[in-house]
Amino acid sequence: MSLSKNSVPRPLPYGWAFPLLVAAVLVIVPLAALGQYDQRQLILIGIYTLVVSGLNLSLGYGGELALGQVAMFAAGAYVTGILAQHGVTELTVAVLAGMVAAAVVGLISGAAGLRLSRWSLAIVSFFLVLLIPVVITMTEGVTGGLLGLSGISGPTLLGIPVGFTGFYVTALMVALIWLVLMRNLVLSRHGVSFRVMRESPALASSLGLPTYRLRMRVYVLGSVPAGAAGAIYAYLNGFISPDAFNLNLGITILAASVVGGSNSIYGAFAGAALLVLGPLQASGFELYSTVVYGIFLIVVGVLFRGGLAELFRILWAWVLRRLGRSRQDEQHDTPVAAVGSGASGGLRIPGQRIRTRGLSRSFGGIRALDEVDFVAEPGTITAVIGPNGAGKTTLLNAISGFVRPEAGEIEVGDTTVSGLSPYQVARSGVSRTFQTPVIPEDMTVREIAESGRLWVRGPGTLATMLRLPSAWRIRRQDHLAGQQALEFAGLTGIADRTAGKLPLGVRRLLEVVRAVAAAPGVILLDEPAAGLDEDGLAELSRLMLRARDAGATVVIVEHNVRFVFDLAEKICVMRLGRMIAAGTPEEVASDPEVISSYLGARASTLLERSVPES
Ligand SMILES: Nc1ncnc2c1ncn2[C@@H]1O[C@H](COP(=O)(O)OP(=O)(O)OP(=O)(O)O)[C@@H](O)[C@H]1O
Repeated sequence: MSLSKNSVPRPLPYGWAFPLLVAAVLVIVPLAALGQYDQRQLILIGIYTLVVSGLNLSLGYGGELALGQVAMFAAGAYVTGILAQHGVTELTVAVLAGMVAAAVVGLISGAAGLRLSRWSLAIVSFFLVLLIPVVITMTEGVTGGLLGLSGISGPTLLGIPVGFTGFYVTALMVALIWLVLMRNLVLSRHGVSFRVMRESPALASSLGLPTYRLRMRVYVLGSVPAGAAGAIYAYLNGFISPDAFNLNLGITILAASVVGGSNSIYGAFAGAALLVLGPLQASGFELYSTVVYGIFLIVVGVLFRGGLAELFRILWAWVLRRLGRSRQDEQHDTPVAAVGSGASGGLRIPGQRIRTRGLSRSFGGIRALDEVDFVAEPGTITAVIGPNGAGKTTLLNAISGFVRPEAGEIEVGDTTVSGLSPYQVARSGVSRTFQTPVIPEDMTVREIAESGRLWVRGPGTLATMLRLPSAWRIRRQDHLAGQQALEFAGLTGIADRTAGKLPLGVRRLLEVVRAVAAAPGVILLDEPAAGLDEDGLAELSRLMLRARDAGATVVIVEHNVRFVFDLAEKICVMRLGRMIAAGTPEEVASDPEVISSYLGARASTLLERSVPES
């Protein structure tokens, strides 16, 4: 199994140097070189960078179809306007109040939109934008209604009146500080959990993440910068009315996000710059904006899905390669056949016994589980086999909380987990893989290994954004655990490769590595051998034997009976939802019911073992 050479370039080596350079160029140089009109344009770019980056966070990183950024923007602007009307002109207060107002709008609309499918948030947030003029009209006494709110001027900063230059510096600093905070967030384990969630809510749950709370967090966080942007906008314009917060602006912001690169931090700036220097310049653009942006979205969607940020990354990687500085190149040629050479490195996994009693579950008229008793012990590999539709996957789903049994009990160690949701079961020490590997394509092998530890309680969002010591501590621990799991599997040589480009066999192994990194008591593997060639099977069995030797309780559902008989100490056979046999390979291979209903003539050949070295 060798790796192809067309791997995606490594992300930019984000460091402090890049944001600082941008800060210097954007804030200081224009002060000396540009007139007030151009500086005003730059403030507008800063404002829309905030709005678009919030959308990047929720849509690009979190996968939430949050179309209501304009409503959060309006909330920030109106709170600022109302405060100014009441004599509160302090900019810091306005920005903070704008952020809180946007977060409240996010919480309320999120509570309504995030309960159901992803589309329900899109619909709720879309209507949120349509509701803006309605709400403003209804609250005419405070908001000025359709005529708008004027006289928002003379802001102060820490009690001192700020002139245009002071306002310019403050506005751009707010945008830059937010970009740095957002960068800290998306590069942290929070960012990894958002991307895992975007890839698959089921995967997120299986890694111990509560999906509703996670979706709410990314959506509300994405709202917050739009509120700050609204506050700055209100002071820049001195006047706000519902006309400024219409659906066209919503579409324009969405297009700016996609064109800049939704899945990026600095792409928001590129998108915002295009928006301000292009469409918002032209009066009369409103009329055609939907058509123009529709075409834009199609072109970007077809030609370069990562937007301008992706183009920039490719260019940057090319420059680094020319300079001979790309580690990616070194990894191109690292064969994955190194898997077998990993050392268990003293990794210990405290296994837990898993036991089900009388587990039953029906789907319509089909009895998928019929009073199933099942036991798997620590430090052993237990296989579940049986014909298609026997109930094997349903058993794994029931143990891991994805399917609720109608009757029966499930114990992990001494804890009863029946009735718990998947993320709670994961937190009690059960890791699982899926029939089709679920590997977020844009994550590196290292990030995927580290994501196994997401169930471990980490620092809060604010501590992460501010990179407090607690965030560093957990980052180091995640890194060590990920590294150990990669060494365990012999995958350190490709640690910085992007997972999406890896062959199926390596992705399957990576799923097992992710499960191992979680150091769970129980590892459930759903058809891990499907589609693997001989080399892949050998690597997989070595990895499983190492996990077993490290102490884990390994349970495998598998159709490849040859593989199972070579590997497992205990084999359970299911048929039509019932457990028809359980015992050693020898016992199962000589069971008349198993032979007649499943194994047939091959039963006699299955006991000639060819177990690889662990
Ligand atoms: N969510 C569901 N809704 C309806 N029927 C289901 C559902 N999940 C499983 N079933 C049914 O339950 C039975 C057992 O399915 P299950 O996937 O557990 O079998 P399996 O032994 O894993 O089969 P395979 O080896 O083909 O994956 C099948 O008849 C299947 O169609």
